[in-house]
Amino acid sequence: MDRILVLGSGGQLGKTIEEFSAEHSNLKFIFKNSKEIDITDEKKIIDLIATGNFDYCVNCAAYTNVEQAEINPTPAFRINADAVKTLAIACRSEDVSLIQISTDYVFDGTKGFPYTTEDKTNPINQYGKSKLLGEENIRKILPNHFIIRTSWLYSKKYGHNFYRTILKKAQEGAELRITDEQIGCPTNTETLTKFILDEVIQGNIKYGTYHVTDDVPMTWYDFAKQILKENDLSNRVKLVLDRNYRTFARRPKNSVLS
Ligand SMILES: NC(=O)C1=CN([C@@H]2O[C@H](COP(=O)(O)OP(=O)(O)OC[C@H]3O[C@@H](n4cnc5c(N)ncnc54)[C@H](OP(=O)(O)O)[C@@H]3O)[C@@H](O)[C@H]2O)C=CC1
Ligand SMILES: Cc1cn([C@H]2C[C@H](O)[C@@H](COP(=O)(O)OP(=O)(O)O[C@H]3O[C@@H](C)C(=O)[C@@H](O)[C@H]3O)O2)c(=O)[nH]c1=O
Repeated sequence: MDRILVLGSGGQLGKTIEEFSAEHSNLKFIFKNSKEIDITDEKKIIDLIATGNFDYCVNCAAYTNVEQAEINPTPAFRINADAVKTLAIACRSEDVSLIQISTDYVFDGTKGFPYTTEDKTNPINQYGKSKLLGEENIRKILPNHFIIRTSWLYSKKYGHNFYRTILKKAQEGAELRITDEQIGCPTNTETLTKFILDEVIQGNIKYGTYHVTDDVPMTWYDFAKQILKENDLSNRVKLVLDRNYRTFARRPKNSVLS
């Protein structure tokens, strides 16, 4: 029975994997949230991987606050790049396959049409830079890896994400001011979870880099409109297109992945 370690299991993706793991009685899952294992604790990571007899490690742990990373990049680099390097070293020693999640924000968004896994990366914010360094660390150290880039990840049930933020604001009756300055593909954590559990861990695909999204490009404004519609709130909430929505971090204009 394959043993699968899931790190960062308290986040939206980790919780979705935990929910779906119940459908896979042929696999043994070991979930560790940030309180149980801090992935920047080198010794604990090395000990855990050395003693766990794992076949796969799914790293859902990450620093995901794009705005805060721009103000202070240090924790983002520690978690998204340095800790990932340690994880790759530990996985190499124990012959564990590492499944790392990465992001559309490794691209600069200027290509104008969907990015393939062959395209040149060029992140324009600190979060994207830290995630790209994480990818590069893995490629240098550990051949047995799956790097899965996704975009605009959301869960309707768990965690902090655009879907839940917009829904909460709408339910509170707030006016929504949303930008249409970026295009990307919102991706439900359930889609990514199914790819990880049904394709990667079932051994259907080779090691390498993959792009996984829900494949419907839109702006954040379109996405907000869709969220309101799905929740029967379109007629009750004022949705305003805001081309001057201010953020610290630059974001890629068009980061659609193919
Ligand atoms: N959210 C998105 O839109 C996208 C996310 N991704 C990537 O997908 C992956 C999953 O992201 P998602 O589930 O959305 O992220 P979340 O922010 O929902 O979850 C990340 C989890 O990582 C944990 N974590 C943070 N620092 C550490 C640490 N030092 N040690 C252990 N755990 C830690 C957090 O715990 P705590 O809350 O306690 O800090 C949190 O539970 C990440 O790699 C992310 O970069 C890719 C594209 C889009
Ligand atoms: C909440 C809000 C955001 N926005 C804008 C800000 C920004 O340009 C865009 C999205 O805002 P957010 O802060 O929710 O999303 P952001 O942090 O940019 O989301 C990113 O997260 C990381 C982790 C990823 O890897 C990316 O794929 C992507 O999902 O919408 C509005 O225009 N109005 C609003 O009310």
